[in-house]
Amino acid sequence: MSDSLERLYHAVIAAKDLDPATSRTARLFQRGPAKMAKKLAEEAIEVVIDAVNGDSDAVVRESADLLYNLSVLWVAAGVRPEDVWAEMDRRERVQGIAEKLPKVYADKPVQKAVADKPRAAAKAPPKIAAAAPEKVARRPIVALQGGRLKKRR
Ligand SMILES: N=c1c2ncn([C@@H]3O[C@H](COP(=O)(O)OP(=O)(O)OP(=O)(O)O)[C@@H](O)[C@H]3O)c2ncn1[C@@H]1O[C@H](COP(=O)(O)O)[C@@H](O)[C@H]1O
Repeated sequence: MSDSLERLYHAVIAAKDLDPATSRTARLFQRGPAKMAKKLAEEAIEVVIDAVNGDSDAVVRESADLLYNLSVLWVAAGVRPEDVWAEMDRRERVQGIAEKLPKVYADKPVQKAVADKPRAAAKAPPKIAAAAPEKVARRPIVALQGGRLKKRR
């Protein structure tokens, strides 16, 4: 999936300066971040509606539109796909550690497992080493160029 999304991301970069009369992407960049955000939100709602209606074919189509509009917004916001993959990998590593709770308690409701856990045998959960601050330097928040997002009337 990430390959397709990365190809789309680069296609959006290639299209953003084309003629808005023939390129939807160029038209979105011409109309600015508020329009991009509105389209992304619209597509998200269309995915939700089709999912609630059980129309999985429509969910597929609208999901592709959603990912396209998300790619447009990423480009406008200066976000790269690899930044998002890195964040997802980081979460997987952290949650992965969190999921490695002692198996012996895995099949019991949490309250019972805690009550049954012999105090002495309780092993402190693995500490998630806090990575050195420079390693987790957050990317600066990049505001979308252009004016503030306007509420839909
Ligand atoms: N992947 C897409 C892509 N997905 C969806 N869309 C457009 O996004 C629209 C989303 O559906 P909507 O019904 O919400 O849009 P609409 O109602 O027609 O438009 P509005 O009237 O709401 O503005 C679709 O109609 C498509 O025109 C896309 N437009 C372009 N791409 C790719 O983006 C790249 C650049 O293409 P151009 O923008 O055409 O230069 C190419 O690789 C394209 O394949």
